[in-house]
This record gives sequence, structure tokens and C-alpha cells, in this order.
Amino acid sequence: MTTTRPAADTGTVPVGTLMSIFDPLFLGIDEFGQPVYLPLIYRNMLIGGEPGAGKSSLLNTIVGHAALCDDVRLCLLDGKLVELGLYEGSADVFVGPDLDLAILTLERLQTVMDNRYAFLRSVNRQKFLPRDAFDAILVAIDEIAYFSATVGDKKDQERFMALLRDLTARGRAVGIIVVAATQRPSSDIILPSLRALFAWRFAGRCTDDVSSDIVLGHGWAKRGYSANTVDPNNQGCGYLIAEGGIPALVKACFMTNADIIRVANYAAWVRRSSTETRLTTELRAAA
Ligand SMILES: Nc1ncnc2c1ncn2[C@@H]1O[C@H](COP(=O)(O)OP(=O)(O)OP(=O)(O)O)[C@@H](O)[C@H]1O
Repeated sequence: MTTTRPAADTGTVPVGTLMSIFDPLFLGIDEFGQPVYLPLIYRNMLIGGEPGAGKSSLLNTIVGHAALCDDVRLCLLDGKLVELGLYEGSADVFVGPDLDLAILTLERLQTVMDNRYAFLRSVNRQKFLPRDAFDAILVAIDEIAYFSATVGDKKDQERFMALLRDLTARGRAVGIIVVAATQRPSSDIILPSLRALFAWRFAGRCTDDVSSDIVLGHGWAKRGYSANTVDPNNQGCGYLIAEGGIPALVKACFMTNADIIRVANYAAWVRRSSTETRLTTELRAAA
């Protein structure tokens, strides 16, 4: 399904048919060669794996999909700047290696989330719907551990994690989707209670069974599903699990840098006038 927002709604002329965040995302192919599509709306996604496993590439595919949807705003946090940096022009908010700004951004998102719940209550609804009064928000984080364990002091790191947990737990019904990657799938970074808030989980190659279980869920390695068995030369390959499901081996699709630049430039151009008017306004009001 593809949709376009009517020109009168945004004050801009649509330049082409865009997608909706209600459209499923094309993730890649499974081991039988079948396409794998993920619905992102009302869900969060955790991506884990050792360095070089293909996490940032997958995150770029997800952000690229969202950038081409006309009903989702982008909030990007990237401690390395270069992993998601190509999408800065399409994003309402881009946070680099700055824990204070990361916390401030999550606090403002928390206020946006609370305001949205107040709105839903005022109109007797429980959740965000297609073509709603506000856009969905994709919060993409490349390297949770950078903000939760590497920079800043313990108090700020804990504050970051508490905010992330709240957004992940309560954001879905108001259209806030959290997609977060980590190269440190260890129990100090991803507690089981946090993992459970991510309906989709992708484990790229992991250094051991324990790390794989931390992403997929306890006990899967023993049952024969361990991302430690993924060939280190097969980047982008990993186990994908949905809440209540069984892990499936998937090879994620891959966008080259040139592909990403093309998509990001197009998305930035299409979004150029609405960037200032929607989430930015909501975030400003929440500041
Ligand atoms: N789906 C894929 N198909 C083919 N090659 C891939 C795929 N994903 C990643 N790669 C290759 O693997 C390299 C490393 O990928 P990527 O940077 O995404 O890893 P990472 O897990 O994010 O690493 P780090 O944790 O160090 O940031 C890419 O530059 C690319 O060459």
C-alpha cells in the first residue's frame, strides 16, 4: 500500500508517491529465498551483534525506509556521527556524541508522548491511526552503549536508560518507534526487562551464545538458534525473532553508501518544508 498526504495537508506539492510507516519494511530474504517484510508501526526493534556484523547497515535500511514515508518524523542518535549522519538532512533531530543533548532529546520526546496520550484521551481513543493528527516518530539509536555506558557519569547514563525504557514501553501506541543497535549485547547493557520491550529483535553474528541469547531471548542458543553460528564473513546475516515467535535466519538487504546518499538526498528534499512544521513544533512546545 502506498499513500500520499494530500497537498492541502502539508502546504507542499507531493513530488512522487511516498510510503507510509504503516507499510511494512523490506528487511531482506530468509534462508528459503523468500522476502522478509516487517511491520514497524506499534513495534520497537533491537539490533545486536559483534562489531562488523552489519548492524549499522540494517539501521540505515530502516531509517531509509522511514525517510521515504511521509507520515513519520526522524529522531536520530548516533555517537559516531557517520553511521546515520547521511540522514541528518531528513531528520527533525540529529544527536551526535553528546549525552546531555541525547537526554534532553529523550526528555522532550517523553513530553511529546505524554501530550499525545492526553490528546488520545480527549478524543476517546487508545492508539495512533493512519493519517492521524500527528506523525509517527522513529527514534533510531546507533550504539545504545555509547550513551548508556561509555560517555558521561553513571547518573546521566542511568537517566538515559530510564528515558529510553519509558519511550520503548509507552511510545508504541502514540506512534513512537524505537530502533536501537548495540555491539555490546551484554546483560549490563540489555537487561531482560528492556529486551522484552522490543517486539522485533535481530541478532547479527555474536561472539558467543550468551550474547546471542541476550538479543533473542534466554534459551534460544540451547535450542539451536545462536547467532554465534553465523559465518563472520556473512555480514548482514542473523537471526530475527518476533515476540512469541521462533528465530528465523535472515540476510538483510544492503544499501551501499552511494545508495544511501541518493535516498537521503531525495528524502531531505521531499521533507524540506515539513521538517520545520511538525515534530519540530511539537518538540519546541515540549521544551
Ligand atoms: N546486509 C549486508 N550484505 C552485505 N554486506 C554487508 C551487509 N551488512 C553489512 N555488510 C558489510 O559489512 C560491513 C560492516 O557493516 P556495518 O558497519 O553495518 O557493521 P556494524 O555491525 O554496524 O559494525 P560496528 O559495530 O563496528 O559499527 C559493511 O561495510 C558492509 O561491507
